[in-house]
Amino acid sequence: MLHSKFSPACFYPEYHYHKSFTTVQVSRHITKIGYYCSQFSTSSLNSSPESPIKYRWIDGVERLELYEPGGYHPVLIDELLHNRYRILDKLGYGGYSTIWLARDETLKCYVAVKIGISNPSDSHAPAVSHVNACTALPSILDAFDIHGPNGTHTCYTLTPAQGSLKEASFSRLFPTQVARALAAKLATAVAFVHSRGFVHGDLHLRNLLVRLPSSFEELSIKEFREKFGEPDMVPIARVDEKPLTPNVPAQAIVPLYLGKKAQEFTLDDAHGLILSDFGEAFSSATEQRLGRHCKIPLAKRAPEAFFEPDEPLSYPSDIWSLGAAIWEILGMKFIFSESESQDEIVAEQIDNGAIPRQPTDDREIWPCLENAFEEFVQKYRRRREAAGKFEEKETQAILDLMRSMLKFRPKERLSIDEVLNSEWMVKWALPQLEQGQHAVI
Ligand SMILES: Nc1ncnc2c1ncn2[C@@H]1O[C@H](COP(=O)(O)OP(=O)(O)OP(=O)(O)O)[C@@H](O)[C@H]1O
Repeated sequence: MLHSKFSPACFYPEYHYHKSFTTVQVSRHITKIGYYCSQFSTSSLNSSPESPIKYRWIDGVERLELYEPGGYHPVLIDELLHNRYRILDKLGYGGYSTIWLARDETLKCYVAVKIGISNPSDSHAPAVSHVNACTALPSILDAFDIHGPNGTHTCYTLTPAQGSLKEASFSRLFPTQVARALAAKLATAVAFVHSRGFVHGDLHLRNLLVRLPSSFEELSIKEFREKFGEPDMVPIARVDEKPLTPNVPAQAIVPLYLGKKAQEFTLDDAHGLILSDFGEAFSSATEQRLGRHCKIPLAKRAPEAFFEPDEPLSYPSDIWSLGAAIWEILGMKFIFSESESQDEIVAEQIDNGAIPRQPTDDREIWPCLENAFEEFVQKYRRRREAAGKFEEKETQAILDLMRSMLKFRPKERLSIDEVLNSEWMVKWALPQLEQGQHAVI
């Protein structure tokens, strides 16, 4: 059964738009990017022995089988939620929620509404803790419940963001300065979370959002429609061709990406990074999260999550994910191949040096860290001159940091303070983040 992790975020800090963002790209490239929904199986939520209803496949939208009791709420464009939030378009979805752009008719501003699956039996919610402001964490503006054919859904409103770094970086590279600043901003956000006693537990590029420019807020609804178009709707049909039940909407909506492409990112965008989705976060001191409960996609999981499934996870697993996320920010490609089996992923971790063992069989060998950086990061950067590449000294510092973050044994990994004090952070990444600081409010 699916455990809902949709629950109040652990953090309620404030954050603000920054001033100097210029262009906003209009693109629905979600179908090419392909959201992963690896947390849930292809089966429905219902424990009913009857086979679940199947729908015709629609590229780039949430799993339609989850429109059933316990699952997603069928949302209509133009629907008014909580007597206040007018739905304009869809921004995204995850295994536990759909996220919508709405107009707050009371405050006359745009909001993102996160509508959770309805799963009343949920007992997996993380502890809620109030912590101080950090500019890189999302703020929850409002919370309410809605009732529908699939049950009661908890909803939160958040400041809408451009989209995730994953969407921005699809087949593209961040300029080196931006990549450094993004890595530094992310590390400071993780340091903040760890300093408050929390493990994020779900660190990857899809959970890294970027603030929208203040100019977005100035758009009237008419201007918004002119700029971004009407929602991209695709009729839903059942495989058995029977009529739809009220549990599922008549139309699926392909999410709208409000953001820029990676190569268009500026240092100001890097300052606008938001570490989002605290649904898996837990307090390391008071809660136990075992390796087997890790929801991060297999290829991105720290090795202890599958080698020691009965041991509690802690800060080091965030450090592993942070190392992998920084690598992906620098090179656009995840450090390990993403669609392999667990054995193949472990083999890659061995080959690149995370696990200290020499391969003995005749299987294909994954390159060591140096070669992987050359092959998967620098080569592409050289091909796209505008993106810039990393010089030798910096490359060495990056690789040293990666090696110390991607240590096989969790205890041997750097702490987040050590990450922030590493040579690469101190000499290259943090100074780059500071450059552009003046432009952010
Ligand atoms: N405030 C926001 N503004 C714009 N888009 C957002 C916002 N929050 C979330 N999204 C989009 O929705 C996607 C899913 O959001 P989120 O990860 O919070 O959902 P979830 O159900 O908790 O997902 P998961 O299954 O990944 O844990 C994000 O990757 C992003 O593209």
